[in-house]
Amino acid sequence: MSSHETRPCVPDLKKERLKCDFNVEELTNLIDGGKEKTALRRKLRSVISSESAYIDPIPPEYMSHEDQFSNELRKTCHTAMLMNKQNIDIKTLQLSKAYIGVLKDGDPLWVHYHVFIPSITGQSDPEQQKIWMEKIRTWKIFGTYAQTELGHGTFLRGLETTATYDRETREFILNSPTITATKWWPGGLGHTVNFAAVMAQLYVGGKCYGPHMFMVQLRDENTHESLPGVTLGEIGPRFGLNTNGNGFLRFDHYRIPRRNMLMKHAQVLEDGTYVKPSHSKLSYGTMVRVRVGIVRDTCIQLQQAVTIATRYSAVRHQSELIPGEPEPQILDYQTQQFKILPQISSVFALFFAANSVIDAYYSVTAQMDLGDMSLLPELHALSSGLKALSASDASRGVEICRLSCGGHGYLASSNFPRLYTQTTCAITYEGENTVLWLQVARYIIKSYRSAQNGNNLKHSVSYLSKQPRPVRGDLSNNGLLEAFKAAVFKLVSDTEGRIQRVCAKGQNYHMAWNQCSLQLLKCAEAHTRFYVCEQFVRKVEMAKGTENVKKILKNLCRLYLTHHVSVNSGDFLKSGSLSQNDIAVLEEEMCSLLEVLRPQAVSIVDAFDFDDGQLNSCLGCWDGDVYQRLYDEALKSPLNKTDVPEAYYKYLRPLMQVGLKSSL
Ligand SMILES: CCCCCCCCCC/C=C\C/C=C/C(=O)SCCNC(=O)CCNC(=O)[C@H](O)C(C)(C)COP(=O)(O)OP(=O)(O)OC[C@H]1O[C@@H](n2cnc3c(N)ncnc32)[C@H](O)[C@@H]1OP(=O)(O)O
Ligand SMILES: Cc1cc2nc3c(=O)[nH]c(=O)nc-3n(C[C@H](O)[C@H](O)[C@H](O)COP(=O)(O)OP(=O)(O)OC[C@H]3O[C@@H](n4cnc5c(N)ncnc54)[C@H](O)[C@@H]3O)c2cc1C
Repeated sequence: MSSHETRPCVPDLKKERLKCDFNVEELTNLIDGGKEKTALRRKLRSVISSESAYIDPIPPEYMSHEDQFSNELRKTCHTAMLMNKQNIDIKTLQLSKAYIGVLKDGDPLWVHYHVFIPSITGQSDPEQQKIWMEKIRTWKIFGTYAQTELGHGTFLRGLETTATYDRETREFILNSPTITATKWWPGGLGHTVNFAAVMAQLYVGGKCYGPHMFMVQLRDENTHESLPGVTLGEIGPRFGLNTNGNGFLRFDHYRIPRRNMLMKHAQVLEDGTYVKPSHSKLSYGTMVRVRVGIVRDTCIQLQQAVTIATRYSAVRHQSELIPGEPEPQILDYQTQQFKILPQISSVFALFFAANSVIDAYYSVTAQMDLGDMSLLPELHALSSGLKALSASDASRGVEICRLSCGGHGYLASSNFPRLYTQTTCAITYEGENTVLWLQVARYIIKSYRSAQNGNNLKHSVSYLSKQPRPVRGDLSNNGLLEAFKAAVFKLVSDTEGRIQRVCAKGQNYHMAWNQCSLQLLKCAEAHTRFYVCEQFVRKVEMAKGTENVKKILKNLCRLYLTHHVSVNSGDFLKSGSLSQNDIAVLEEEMCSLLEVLRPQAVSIVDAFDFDDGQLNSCLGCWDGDVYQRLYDEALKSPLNKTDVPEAYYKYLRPLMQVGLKSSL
């Protein structure tokens, strides 16, 4: 039972928490990765929540663009100082959930910590790392990852910024030859960072060697002024994440030393000799790493959204379920359960998938460090697919949670707008989802063809080696996984067949690929969904702990499987892996799972263990005192400072005084 039960809350939530039939703390430990990690997270959280520096002077929504940025920069710099004082590694803080809620709408140093530093550690040689990491550690260098340009984000071979080697001076000359070559979007680039890892087309002796990374100083280390030959600025308000400091950058024949090219994988020697990397895509390594991290980040954002939606649904009463009886909690409506509970199951699916792709990342990169690149395509496909799936599932999930809260979900004080803009931008950054799905499809089709040519497939695509034959009527977890394999196999073989037919009609392969790309997207998503389902099933089978926690996990896993079979029932029927009757049985099971899980819903989200400051939502507070909080929050609006606003005297009163002249 939950130790939280004793804290005061409204009767509805008290009643929900008393229904809890599992150990909430045990589930919290599982999500944190162990008891010790829970303890560390809470310790970090207590350090954070006792800091008055993190209190916003007024709600940031009411601040100007400039003040919002300055307020968040203040907080992120305070964090660096605080962690230094407390002797805590800032990465430990940021990777635990403890830091959630401190920065409200973006962090001007997020890209520094999570993209720039990994670029330096992953792309530069030991000597370069030693020099730069020391300066990073002592706060002399703050950097960003400057890759995207006005003209190109996706197609990296199309980047226009050039880095031309000058053998005489042993320097690279960076240049932005066109308006579309302007770097555009990098986080913190606007006015925060003084360095950047810049992706530019490498030219040596008139030959282009493609995109490579360069360490470039942009601002003076003392005055912070942009250096001659460098033009910098901020790109203006965005859909969300308005305090990330996204910026633009132009170079005018700007010179940097030869050793500022990141040389772990490729090098340009003093005499201009180009030493190529052991794999042509190694310079894209940072993106692979960040995509892996996004799976975990989006999972945590979805945890926040479901916590808010579930608690609110337990407190909110509306309409009549049985005529004449008191209004029920909206969580009692099956339709409401169908909005929220599958999102809770998604949290766990993404959680297990994130763990497995993080493990895969470390084992493949360790192998790559020993010179074995054979698993890079698998890692690229896996990280691309999971980034795309997690970002779109979480973003859709947050929106469903918002809708489940009716009108109040539309208020900024629900925190849904920010959660939504945070998740939806993950669909775009680090590789736009459609583009990443097509990368996954490329890997699947290539693998399928290889199998057709008699080769054995390994890892995530091994099931494409030969036609899977699921046992009809076996609706166990393993039976459903077999059905999934058969359904994806059919999608892949049909799509590959269609590409061949289009080619046979005289179309070239690339055009045929484009004509089949809707189906290819479906293959990629189905393959990745199967991977997530398989991980969910296997991790739940292996889970240790008390029976009641295992029961919760099993039920959530089963809900996830039945829900995704139901959503994609057409694919299962077409492949013949499930019958209409099977689907009907599974959909009925899904409905009963909603009923089974409903009494535990509040306790499951309690196990995510966010405090009120982190959720930052009037609807999601622990005590459920929703209406008072909504009212108090509304009173903070600057418009409420006066009964009659200035705008009345300026606009409305003159209009009312004139009156309507005609009766048009
Ligand atoms: C409350 C507030 C809290 C704070 C929160 C703050 C949140 C802050 C959020 C800020 C966040 C974000 C930072 C974002 C950063 C960025 O977005 S950085 C920019 C990212 N850009 C991209 O991801 C670009 C996407 N494009 C690409 O990756 C590639 O160009 C693409 C894969 C599309 C194609 O590349 P090409 O060079 O054209 O390659 P292609 O010819 O198609 O393929 C050749 C071959 O190579 C394989 N390949 C491609 N990429 C990789 C790779 N990374 N690793 C391994 N292999 C790769 C490809 O599959 C082909 O293989 P094949 O065997 O020939 O089929
Ligand atoms: C909040 C945020 C933060 C960012 N931070 C950074 C950063 O720190 N550093 C950085 O360098 N960049 C950053 N970016 C840029 C980001 O990486 C790019 O916006 C992203 O990679 C998409 O590229 P694009 O904008 O060129 O979109 P486009 O590629 O122009 O996409 C537009 C449309 O075209 C479609 N499309 C494009 N190519 C294909 C194709 N081959 N097949 C089918 N459809 C296609 C896409 O699916 C999409 O629908 C950030 C972006 C955002 C929104």
